[in-house]
Amino acid sequence: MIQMKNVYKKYPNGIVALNGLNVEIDQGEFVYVVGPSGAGKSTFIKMMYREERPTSGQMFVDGIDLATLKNKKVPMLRRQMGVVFQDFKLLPRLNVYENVAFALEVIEESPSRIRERVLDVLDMVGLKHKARMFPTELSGGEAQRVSIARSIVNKPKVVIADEPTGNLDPETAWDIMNLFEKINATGTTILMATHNKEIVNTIRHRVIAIEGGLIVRDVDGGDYGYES
Ligand SMILES: Nc1ncnc2c1ncn2[C@@H]1O[C@H](COP(=O)(O)OP(=O)(O)OP(=O)(O)O)[C@@H](O)[C@H]1O
Repeated sequence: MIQMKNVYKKYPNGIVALNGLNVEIDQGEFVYVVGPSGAGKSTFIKMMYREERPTSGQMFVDGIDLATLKNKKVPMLRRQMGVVFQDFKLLPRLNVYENVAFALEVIEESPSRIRERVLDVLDMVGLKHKARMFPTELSGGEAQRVSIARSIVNKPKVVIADEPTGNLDPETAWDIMNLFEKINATGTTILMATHNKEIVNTIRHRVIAIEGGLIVRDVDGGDYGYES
């Protein structure tokens, strides 16, 4: 599903964020990306949805060559993956329903199909009854549920999440993790950068640890491996 070969990333300011990364992730895997602050986790995640581009090296997501993908094809790539952020990134002027529907409207689905699918995913995340509320009226956990609903509405093969529980209280974070588990159980690949030691050590999955732009550990069912 995801392959990286010798991926090297140097930002324009000279910082080398990834220093020759090699990794292979299969369809259906659930992978945590851990490591100290500044290690390169966000850069690694951003490569996946082509927010950043490798300076050198090769990478493929679902057979698409991201290193050479033309900018005009990036929207097509992003339609095939779901992305979830720490700060939700909901559109403030759209209500819950519209935030989720937006992802389908841009690919010109029919109105009845959009309605059915949006209500389905809102039901899955437990927010069908809040479809008409606006982002400012939601709790952090609810806002993250909406952003997860939006990420899966296109039925992507992979969902990429950068610190999705970072802004949530511990109890809400567990609820959000249960949702990711549910999504993974349908065969969707999940790639999640996180600092949440308790979650990684409890809900066991493959753990990739990045330090200094390199993978220093890659263990199935591994633990968090850092103090916090
Ligand atoms: N847009 C950018 N321009 C220049 N340097 C950057 C940029 N983004 C990140 N960096 C640098 O690249 C390195 C890796 O940053 P990255 O955000 O990938 O780390 P991280 O592991 O996600 O950290 P954190 O856990 O604190 O979010 C850091 O030294 C950072 O300062």
